[in-house]
Amino acid sequence: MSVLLTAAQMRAAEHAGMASGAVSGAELMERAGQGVVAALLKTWPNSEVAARRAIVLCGPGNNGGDGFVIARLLHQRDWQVELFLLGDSSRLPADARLNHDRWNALGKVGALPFDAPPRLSGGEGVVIDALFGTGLTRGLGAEVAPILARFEAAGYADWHRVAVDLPSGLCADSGRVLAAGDSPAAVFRADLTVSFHSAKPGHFLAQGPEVCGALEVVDIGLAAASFAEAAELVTDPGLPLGKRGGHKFDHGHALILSGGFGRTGAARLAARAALRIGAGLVTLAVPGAAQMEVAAQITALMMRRVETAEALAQLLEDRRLNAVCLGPGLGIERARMLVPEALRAGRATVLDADALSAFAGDPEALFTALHADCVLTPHGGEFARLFPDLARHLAGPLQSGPGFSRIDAARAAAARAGCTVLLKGPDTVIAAPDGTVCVHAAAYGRAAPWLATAGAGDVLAGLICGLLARGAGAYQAARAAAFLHVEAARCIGPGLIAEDLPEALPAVLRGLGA
Ligand SMILES: NC(=O)C1=CN([C@@H]2O[C@H](COP(=O)(O)OP(=O)(O)OC[C@H]3O[C@@H](n4cnc5c(N)ncnc54)[C@H](OP(=O)(O)O)[C@@H]3O)[C@@H](O)[C@H]2O)[C@@H](O)CC1
Ligand SMILES: Nc1ncnc2c1ncn2[C@@H]1O[C@H](COP(=O)(O)OP(=O)(O)O)[C@@H](O)[C@H]1O
Ligand SMILES: [K+]
Repeated sequence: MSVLLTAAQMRAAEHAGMASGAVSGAELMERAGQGVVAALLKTWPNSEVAARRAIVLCGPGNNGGDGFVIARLLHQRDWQVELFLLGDSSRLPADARLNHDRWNALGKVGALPFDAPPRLSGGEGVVIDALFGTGLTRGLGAEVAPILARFEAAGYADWHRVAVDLPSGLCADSGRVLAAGDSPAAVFRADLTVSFHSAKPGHFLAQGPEVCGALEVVDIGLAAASFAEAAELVTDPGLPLGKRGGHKFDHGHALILSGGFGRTGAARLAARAALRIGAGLVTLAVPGAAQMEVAAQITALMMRRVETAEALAQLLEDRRLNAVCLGPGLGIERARMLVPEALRAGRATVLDADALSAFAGDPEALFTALHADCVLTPHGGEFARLFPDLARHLAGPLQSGPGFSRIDAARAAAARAGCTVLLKGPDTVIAAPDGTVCVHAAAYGRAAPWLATAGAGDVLAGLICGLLARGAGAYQAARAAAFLHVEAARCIGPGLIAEDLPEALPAVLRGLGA
């Protein structure tokens, strides 16, 4: 299992490693520098031959210390290296100071900020950002921001840009770029970020993927420390998805509530996803006026007429209907009428879209009715309607680090709601009320920008409902669905529309050996 370590957790892992006597700070720094150089040469094998020139920007802490190691290792490979330090070398922490002195025996230490940008003779090269890493506590101010701006300018277009641990300016915990007063938030925009031991939440959340470029995590010989509160990075479905025989009723019966005439598409998408992910049976509950519309467009799906809360209660007397989904295309009025009844029935329940927005004025009424087998699947707007204080905390400029993150927001929301919350986005976060949390990022090698298309969220709600019907727990169903949703999108690629997602599931499941 991959975990994402916050700045504080990373410091604790480092201290534990050093306190055990297994490794010293200087050894960790040496391995960090070696890791960056190895990743750089792996990414741009030609640069070793063709360019062999680097500008290294070092900061006042241990991130700067890594920079001194990198400068020395590149120099030993006959690279032309220019190094610049922000701050006073006499105030560097011990390991960084040691590596400063080792570098100083080989080359010069220029001062930052510099008056004119350095110009190593001709052509392209590599800029190494070793200004700030996990110790960044505030936005890059007037002293530092212009240094980064120099390398955005013409003349460096052909240069490769490598960030050590994190691009300077990016908050390790939240993936947000820190602001300094009223100045525009400044950040180093990397082509490659090389981090150590474990990825940080900031590499995957918010602006992280956009400013990190590619991400490499290198081993620096720290033992795997276990932090109960650390977020998991989702890289697999986490559930057995195959069917091992049995009758269709052994695989559950999902009930998807549909909206009225002309608004049934969203529920049909969700229903088809629930069926494709393996629910034994799936029924659409439809108001009378929409019956003809739905009947004309379904085959394996079933349909029942549900006009009122009483009709829903009556239908749910059939205990075989073991998972319910409300929200996609449901309509606010119909949601207000049906959600309380569905929750009273106590089935595993997914609430999405209108089923969430219906409670915008009174989220407490929803929280009181929810139970532990529920999953809420808000996008950012729906999240703000139910949890306005948490959404406000996430929005707006971040003035000091470590910053409030989508992990913090989803975790607080799940505790308040008393059920699983899946906060949607390219950086989807899933949290359970006990604080268990995971991040499913459609980023780097798993980017799926084609998912930003109408109806994609309806399919996700249907996937979760189908997995609930099959007997998965709320958190596990949400986690697996987020993974499968992106796998399906990646299977189709550009041109994807929401209808394609359920149809891609057989290939995805086959690929997973289900
Ligand atoms: N953990 C590990 O296992 C390993 C860690 N390693 C490396 O150490 C890095 C962490 O080092 P770190 O803790 O010294 O913090 P770092 O990021 O260098 O910055 C702190 C300095 O910056 C300053 N400062 C902050 N914000 C500022 C601003 N906006 N503008 C100006 N100044 C600002 C801050 O000043 P202060 O806030 O105290 O005033 C302080 O002086 C980590 O990212 C990794 O690269 C590796 O060597 C291998 C093993
Ligand atoms: N750029 C993106 N990369 C990856 N996934 C995305 C992206 N944009 C949206 N998604 C995903 O697509 C789905 C969109 O859901 P939602 O916002 O409810 O849209 P709709 O209501 O149209 O279905 C969510 O699961 C979200 O995580
Ligand atoms: K950095």
